[in-house]
Amino acid sequence: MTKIIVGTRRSQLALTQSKQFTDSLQAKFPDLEIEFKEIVTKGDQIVDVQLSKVGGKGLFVKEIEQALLNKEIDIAIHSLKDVPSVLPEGLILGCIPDREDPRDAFISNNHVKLKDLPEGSVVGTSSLRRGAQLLNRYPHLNIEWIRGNIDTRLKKLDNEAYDAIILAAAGLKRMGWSDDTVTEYLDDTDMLPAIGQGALGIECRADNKEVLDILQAVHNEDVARCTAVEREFLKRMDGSCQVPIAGHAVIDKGEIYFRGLIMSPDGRQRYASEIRGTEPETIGAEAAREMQENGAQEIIETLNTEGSR
Ligand SMILES: NCc1[nH]cc(CCC(=O)O)c1CC(=O)O
Repeated sequence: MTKIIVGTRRSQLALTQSKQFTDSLQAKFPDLEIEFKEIVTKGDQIVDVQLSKVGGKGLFVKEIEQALLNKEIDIAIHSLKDVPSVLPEGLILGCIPDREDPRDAFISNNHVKLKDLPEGSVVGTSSLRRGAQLLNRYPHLNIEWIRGNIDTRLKKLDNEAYDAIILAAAGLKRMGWSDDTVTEYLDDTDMLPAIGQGALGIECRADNKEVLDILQAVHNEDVARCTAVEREFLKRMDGSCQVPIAGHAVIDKGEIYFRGLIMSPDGRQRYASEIRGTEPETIGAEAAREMQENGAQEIIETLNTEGSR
């Protein structure tokens, strides 16, 4: 194989992380020619609506997957958290590279910590998951929806439309913006991350042996196992975008340790699960089963019917 065509979104973050990934590939294969193809997705076009209201999974990936199926590109580089838990027939995640920081980053005016925000402070977030977890622990805060690329959101904070915002640490770190910006990083007990947050998913055609061989050189099996647990949990919970769902797996003492969370959007109902094990699919499925037994399914069913109205 002499040349590989790479599909990516054209946001600043997508281009930056794609370049960082292909640089790591180029380091292993100095003679490989790498060509980029930028693809605009539906999620990039709709910028004024809360994403969970737009509905449909894979808003940031569908057009790129179509380009893979059409053989216009050889690999697609996605933020794993944007990739639905079920892939189209014929496509697979050929490689999961090293994971960036999976945590959420809290950024406030005057660097006030989250726990010190006064009553009525306005926190901007784009995600039901962050909103629900905030309201559960800090019911005195006001959540307002914010959208746009990272720099747009940071500007909205500067303009003081919000007292604080929460963004994925990974995006800020990849852009090199984290040091002078972040007030504090929220750990798993403060704010459990989104499924796949901080990881990239490199998607390709399942039968493209040449590409799969190349991708092996930059694959991280530990990250692949952890994100497989998270994605199995997501799949089993049948999380539509209407459901606040979180999950994070780490390797701990040679085992996988997973925490999952399902909440109502107002943060009042909260179902959590913690599981250890060695087999990713089993852990994800077990966490989902435990939560369903405890009643989490009720939240999902309510939200799914409301969502279709
Ligand atoms: N929701 C959009 C999105 N998809 C991926 C990232 C960057 C972080 C990552 O790669 O997990 C972001 C931005 C954010 O949530 O702040």
